[in-house]
Amino acid sequence: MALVNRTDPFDFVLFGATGDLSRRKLLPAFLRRFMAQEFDDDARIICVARSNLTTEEFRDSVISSLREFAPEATQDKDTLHRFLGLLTYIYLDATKQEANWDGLRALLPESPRARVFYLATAPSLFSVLCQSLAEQGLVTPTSRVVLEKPIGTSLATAQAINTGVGRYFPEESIYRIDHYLGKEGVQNILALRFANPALEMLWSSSAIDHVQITAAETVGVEDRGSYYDEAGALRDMMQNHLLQILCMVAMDAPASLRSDDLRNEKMKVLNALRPMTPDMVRQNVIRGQYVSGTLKNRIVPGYTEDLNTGRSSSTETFVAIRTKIRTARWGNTPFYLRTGKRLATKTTEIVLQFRPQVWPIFTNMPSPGRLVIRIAPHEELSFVMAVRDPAAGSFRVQNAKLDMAYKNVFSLAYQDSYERLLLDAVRGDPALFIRRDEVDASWRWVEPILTSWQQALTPLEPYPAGSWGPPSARALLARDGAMWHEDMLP
Ligand SMILES: NC(=O)C1=CN([C@@H]2O[C@H](COP(=O)(O)OP(=O)(O)OC[C@H]3O[C@@H](n4cnc5c(N)ncnc54)[C@H](OP(=O)(O)O)[C@@H]3O)[C@@H](O)[C@H]2O)C=CC1
Ligand SMILES: O=C1O[C@H](COP(=O)(O)O)[C@@H](O)[C@H](O)[C@H]1O
Repeated sequence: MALVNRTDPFDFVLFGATGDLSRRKLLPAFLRRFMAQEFDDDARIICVARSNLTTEEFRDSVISSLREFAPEATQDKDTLHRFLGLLTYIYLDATKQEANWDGLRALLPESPRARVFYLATAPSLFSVLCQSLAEQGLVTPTSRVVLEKPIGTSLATAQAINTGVGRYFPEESIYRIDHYLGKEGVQNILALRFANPALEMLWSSSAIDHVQITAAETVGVEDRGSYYDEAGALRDMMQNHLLQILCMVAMDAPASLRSDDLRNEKMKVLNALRPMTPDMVRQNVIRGQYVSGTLKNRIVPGYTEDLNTGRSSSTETFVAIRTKIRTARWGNTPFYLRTGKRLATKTTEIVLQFRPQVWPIFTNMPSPGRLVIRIAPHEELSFVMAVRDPAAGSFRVQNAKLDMAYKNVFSLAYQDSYERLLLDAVRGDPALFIRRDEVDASWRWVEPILTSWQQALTPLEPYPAGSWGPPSARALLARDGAMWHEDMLP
């Protein structure tokens, strides 16, 4: 029988408990971990939002969310019932002087138990909530605060949030979520690199021609248009998720898996990213916006129709970037990053393209091979290499793939990365959360791109929904004699 790593007793205070993120991700993640018996018997989840609901009314609404977003976990009525019993609801408007803090305090008696405040609310409430928690005497030595993204929309706004929260919580108690870090495929980068010395020996410019990191989505902006139109793909995905994956791929071996060792190595990568001057932005950054197109045999509307505001928008839904990392390991290897909505398929993957043979002795040379780390829609590792074609009359080589789909080898413990991250926060393990200097360094790198865009130095190129983005994204690689993975054979 699998050994269950149970938590200690905890109080989890979920602000924004009626919101989209809580309904779709957080409460389903909790239910799944509860089903796996990871909770201490004395665990409590206190759900907070503005709506005036009783605990019974809130639990009823949670049942329908769970049925929608974790249907498999709601089959066992007894477990569902016991899980709902852990939830208490309290309404409290964080912007109001007379908010019901006494009610919350009554639910949180003095205790050395782990206390987690999870802020699944708009970032504008982060500082004010932390201030109130501190003034109300609710921040204990065992308290931590979890901040949802986005941490700001620029370096200055990120710093304001971090300073605001930092007045009331020490840095080691601030857990900034990047849900990509909780994904199994992203975690496995560490094992792949640092438990396979043979692979690590190839992991540098001497063997690797270029690296591609893609996070492609088929969905549009859905019902998050008002947030997304202010953010765009650069802020929404690139500044956080893609840069974090880049760090995991490019960093040197940390001294240990302890949080600060990992974060120190990631910081070195962020600091080594070639800074973006306006000229570099013009030459190395592509921005696009989807227009109506065909996706999975269905005609779908363009971005402005999805927004439904009656006006046009200059927000990018696609961004591709060519960059370099100024280190001895990577100096000669371009990194191509791209992300977008309404692209041809849902895929998150990293491609390491190997260099070609220096002196080719075969008459035909296929691709020099590549390692593909697929993170979504399912975890898979594949190694494309050159092999002799046994059927050919002469000595011909061609590409063939070594494949390892996780589902054929392992049963995955987590369906969603929030399951891992929520319980890491409960257990007090910050390794998969972002440290403040990482946020600053990411914004510092991204900001010149935003500034150039404000000066209209980069055109916003339309791309049809269901495509792989604007044609110039392809040209960005063609310039270096490279191509995106979907264009490669086999
Ligand atoms: N939704 C998603 O997929 C993702 C969301 N995020 C981030 O998570 C956070 C929450 O997003 P999302 O769930 O979509 O937002 P929603 O707008 O759906 O929910 C906001 C929540 O905050 C509560 N709230 C709003 N104002 C107050 C207040 N003054 N006092 C107390 N509670 C308040 C709302 O309560 P009530 O409903 O009762 O008014 C609601 O529970 C944001 O920072 C977002 O950027 C990050 C990644 C993905
Ligand atoms: O953070 C975000 O991520 C999602 C994509 O997450 P995934 O786990 O489905 O790859 C994205 O849709 C959203 O816009 C963004 O805010």
